[in-house]
Amino acid sequence: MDVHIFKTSDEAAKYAYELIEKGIREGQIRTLGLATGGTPLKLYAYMRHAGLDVSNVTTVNLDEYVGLKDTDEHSYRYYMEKELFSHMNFKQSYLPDGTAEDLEEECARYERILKTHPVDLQVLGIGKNGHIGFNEPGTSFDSRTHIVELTESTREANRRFFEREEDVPDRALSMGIASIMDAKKIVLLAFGKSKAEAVRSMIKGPVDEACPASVLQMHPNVVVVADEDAASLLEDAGKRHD
Ligand SMILES: N[C@@H]1[C@@H](O)[C@H](O)[C@@H](COP(=O)(O)O)O[C@@H]1O
Repeated sequence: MDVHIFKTSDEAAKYAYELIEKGIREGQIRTLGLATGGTPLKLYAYMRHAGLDVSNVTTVNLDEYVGLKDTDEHSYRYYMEKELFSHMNFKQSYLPDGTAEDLEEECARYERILKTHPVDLQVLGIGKNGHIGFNEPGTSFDSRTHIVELTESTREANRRFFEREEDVPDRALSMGIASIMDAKKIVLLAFGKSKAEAVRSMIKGPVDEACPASVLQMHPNVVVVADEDAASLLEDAGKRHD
């Protein structure tokens, strides 16, 4: 893994933005994989202010809550429209549909979309427990898009986006670990002290389903972009940009 460490999350997000901008400008990124959560917000701010022409670029998102409509401000579709899609001219943008009547069929449909649009670059965040997408610890490394029962720790971590605890959905649809590993390149962003342990396990720990992100050690083209806090347990690993 190619690890880059920056003093601030803002500098880190700018670095990730520059990688993506170059890939789009040079035509290497035809399908861009996107993530949600707090971490990519600065990256998306850089992207929407840059006036990039993305009319040839398709996007696919990692995951979506079950049961929330597009118009629900807590849905990932709503988040993506607000942060990115309404500001940019992407060719088309896909997310799993968490309101589909047949969720199993929706997962199969999403896998067909991923087959038609192989991901050139996937943006990832990381959960405190090492999850990627919504693939919780214990998820098979062979998993494809599937229905996920969210753990209490993930529901708690996402609680801040909802008014009441009982409003946090308990299920989601998520690209599986094998689906994520199909991406040609992966850029994982990690900011803040609360991610330091997960980042350490991802990079230094054993490749084990107990830490879903550790699978990335097996991927040939991963760039980890972290701030100093998230990288604080890495000791000498990584290139520092001071
Ligand atoms: N499904 C998302 C992930 O895609 C995200 O990477 C992670 C970290 O979120 P945050 O960036 O807000 O810390 O949590 C959520 O559960």
